[in-house]
Amino acid sequence: MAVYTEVPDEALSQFVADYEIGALLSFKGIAEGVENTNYLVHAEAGNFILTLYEKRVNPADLPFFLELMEHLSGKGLTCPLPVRDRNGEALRTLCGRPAALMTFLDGLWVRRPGVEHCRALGGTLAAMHKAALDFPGQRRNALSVDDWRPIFAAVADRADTLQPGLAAEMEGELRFLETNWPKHLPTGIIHADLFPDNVFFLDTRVSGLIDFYFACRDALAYDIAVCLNAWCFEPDLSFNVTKARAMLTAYAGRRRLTGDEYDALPILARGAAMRFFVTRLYDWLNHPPGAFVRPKDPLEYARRLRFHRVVRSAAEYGLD
Ligand SMILES: Nc1ncnc2c1ncn2[C@@H]1O[C@H](COP(=O)(O)OP(=O)(O)O)[C@@H](O)[C@H]1O
Ligand SMILES: N[C@@H](CCOP(=O)(O)O)C(=O)O
Repeated sequence: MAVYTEVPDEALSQFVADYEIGALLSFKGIAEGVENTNYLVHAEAGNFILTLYEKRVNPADLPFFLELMEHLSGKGLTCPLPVRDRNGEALRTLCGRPAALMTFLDGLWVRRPGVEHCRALGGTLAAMHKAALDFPGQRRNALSVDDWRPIFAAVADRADTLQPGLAAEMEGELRFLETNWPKHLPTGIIHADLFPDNVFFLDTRVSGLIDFYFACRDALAYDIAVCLNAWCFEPDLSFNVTKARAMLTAYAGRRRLTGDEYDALPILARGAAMRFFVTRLYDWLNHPPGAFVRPKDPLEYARRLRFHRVVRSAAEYGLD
């Protein structure tokens, strides 16, 4: 579970007293999530999420993330809205960690997304891209093509313990991606981690997006590629073109893809698979025994990558 920092009752009561949300009624740690500590806070004014940012988040990036959520929320996109304390501060410190209180979103994430979920996601992704067009914040993607190799290099000598030949295969793959990565696609603010666990639904309607802590400025179509990987493969890792078609068509209905974006989708999808492969591989091989967060399987992303490697055009993803 993802409660890395235990907050004592007294510290939490004092923290909550600085907000205009009434008295603290109860709170509990949230088991889901990987990166940060999250508590569900029940106060007189309702439910809130308290996040303590752990080691992987650069504190210097936090104003970007919080301002982005405020911006998107102001544009009508449902995402957590940072709550300001009586001094107007959204970003504070609790138990020695940067911390922020957020509005609570209704809805549940879907373990087995269907075609209609993928369609709804595609439309919402395009809406998010458009809503962020005039967001002025800057943050480079710290997990883009040039960042994958150092992460891989740190564990490459043990990669073959997962699968013989994996290190050489991914070394060649990195070389291909580094040489051929598209550089002039339309850019904007991307979520960069829009997996099913970061999208809440009420029935098949998206009720909110969470976890903007990888958001950055990068190619908009790369965000689509992340979603193709995360939403359009079945548990047996076969590709579901019906889900992909629904997602891509809904996206393109709200934000038209350029010809270059269309042509680049296969390599972007291959790169997006590499991005999650390398971070998962690193976590898998550096997982402290007994740690409570279970590492995610890197080989799932090696298999997705192999699928994209033989895709010749976006038409194979169901796009006309
Ligand atoms: N604003 C919110 N409203 C409702 N639940 C939330 C909210 N933010 C986080 N959660 C809950 O906390 C869990 C973990 O949040 P997440 O941001 O994904 O953590 P991490 O960054 O550690 O991966 C989510 O799956 C969800 O259950
Ligand atoms: N989505 C990433 C891991 C990041 O986890 P999250 O809970 O912050 O979305 C992966 O699947 O590797």
